[in-house]
Amino acid sequence: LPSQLQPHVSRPEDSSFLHDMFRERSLHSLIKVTPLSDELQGQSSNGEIKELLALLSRPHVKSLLSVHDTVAQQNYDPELPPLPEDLDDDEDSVKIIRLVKNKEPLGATIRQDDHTGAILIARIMRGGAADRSGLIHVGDELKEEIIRILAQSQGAITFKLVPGAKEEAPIKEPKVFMKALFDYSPMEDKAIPCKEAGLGFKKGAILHIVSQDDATWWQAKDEEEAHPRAGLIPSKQFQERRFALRQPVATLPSTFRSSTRRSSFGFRRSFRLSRRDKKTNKSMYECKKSELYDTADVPTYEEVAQYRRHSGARHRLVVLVGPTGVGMNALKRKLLISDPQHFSVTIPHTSRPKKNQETDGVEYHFIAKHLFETDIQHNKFIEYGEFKGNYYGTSMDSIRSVMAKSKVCLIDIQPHSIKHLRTSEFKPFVVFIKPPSVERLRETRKHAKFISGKDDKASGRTFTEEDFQEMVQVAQQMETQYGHLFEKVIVNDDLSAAFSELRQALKRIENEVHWVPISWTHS
Ligand SMILES: Nc1ncnc2c1ncn2[C@@H]1O[C@H](COP(=O)(O)OP(=O)(O)OP(=O)(O)O)[C@@H](O)[C@H]1O
Repeated sequence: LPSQLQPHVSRPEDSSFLHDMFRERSLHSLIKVTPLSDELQGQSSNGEIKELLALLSRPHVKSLLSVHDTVAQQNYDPELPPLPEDLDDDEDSVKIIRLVKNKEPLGATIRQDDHTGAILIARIMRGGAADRSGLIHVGDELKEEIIRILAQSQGAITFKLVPGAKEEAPIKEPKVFMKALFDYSPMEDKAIPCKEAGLGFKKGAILHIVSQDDATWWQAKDEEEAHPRAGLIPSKQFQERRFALRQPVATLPSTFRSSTRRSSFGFRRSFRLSRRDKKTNKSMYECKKSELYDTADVPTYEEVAQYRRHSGARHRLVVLVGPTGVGMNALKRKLLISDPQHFSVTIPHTSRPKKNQETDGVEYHFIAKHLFETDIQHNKFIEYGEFKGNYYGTSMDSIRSVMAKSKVCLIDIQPHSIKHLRTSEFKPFVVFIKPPSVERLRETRKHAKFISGKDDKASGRTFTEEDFQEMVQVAQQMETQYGHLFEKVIVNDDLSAAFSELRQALKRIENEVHWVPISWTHS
């Protein structure tokens, strides 16, 4: 071979280099691999040669050799069809993109430029086909009537793009997680730029927000899906804005808790307060601030982070809410009996005189009326009310003192008070106790006493049909207005089943990783 190259190699050092190279043994072995097996065929009597032949004829060795040859010959470039003939040579930068497309959408939305009329890539869905290709960027202009072709075709598609002014820097996926506080269906959303690119979700879903670049449409993945792909969701600002423009939602009327008829027996569950003063028909409940629906709290998204309680750390406060008579006391009682060392309830305050058999700090904290009023002014109570001229209330400090004993504190409050407890100190786990259907209430509560407290046995009576209707209706209203604050909903149909569901849920939040508002994890 060197002699054959002689006419082309003039310098002696080139000639000696080639000579040395072609004498290299490794090169010889490489060249000889294939002819070797042909040579060996003739000498197959020798055992070692037979074994070598068998090895060389194995499919995977053959494949390896074939791959080697393909790579050596640089034979791996795909065969592209000829470039489109109408390519404008004057256009200095046109990208010819060839994508092999499967059933998955391209993962890009387009828009028309208001001035030029050009079709531009509006956004690239994170993790979608276009994003993974790394070839298409926001602002790129589509040069052909490609949209229809893209939507309809599968397999290899070739099209032209004029690159946008600036190429996007590679983006790191932000680790932002939001809990959805409303149900969303892109198919019913008239504003979404592309329904197919939308991501539907239910209240309570945990969404991984992968892009907030666009002020109106975020991109998110549903963390609970097996193969989450980014989809468009309305941004927090946008959702709040359009929510504000809508008709105000039906809010719970301040009279929802009882009728005047109810007032004669409507004793408060936790501290046996009348829900409504029968003379003034005024609600017996006050909370620290206005109980009117706070329009600033438009339920959109809440940023969350994963949280696990360290052993020895304080327990989350367990808050039960629900319509009167649904069974919150019954459930609390069952929890207390099931593990009195673990669960506890608060001791209410009252300004009424202590009875003989009572002990201060056991049934109630007995305090003077003027001191009670001072405490009200200092926002010491999560809820308080007046009954027969005496105050009754649950103080924040009474919750703190239970939590400080490393016990799980159980309270039941009106839903409008929840927001005052939503702090990193209390980390409330809000459970909505929901009544079953009226039919099931009729069956299960046949012999139940509506008012079941020990203080007011005399006022105990069985449920009426009207009580059931109201319980279901109030529950519906509570869910509509405050549903975004409920972390768990338990239907109290069969009491033991509801109890074990509650017990399970409490075990989970005590021991397992779960999502809480991100601000609760910073302290
Ligand atoms: N699943 C159930 N099946 C049958 N009876 C039930 C069930 N749950 C609760 N009850 C009964 O219903 C009555 C009212 O329950 P409970 O006192 O626990 O209600 P509550 O939600 O605490 O109401 P309130 O706010 O008026 O105190 C009680 O007699 C209780 O035993």
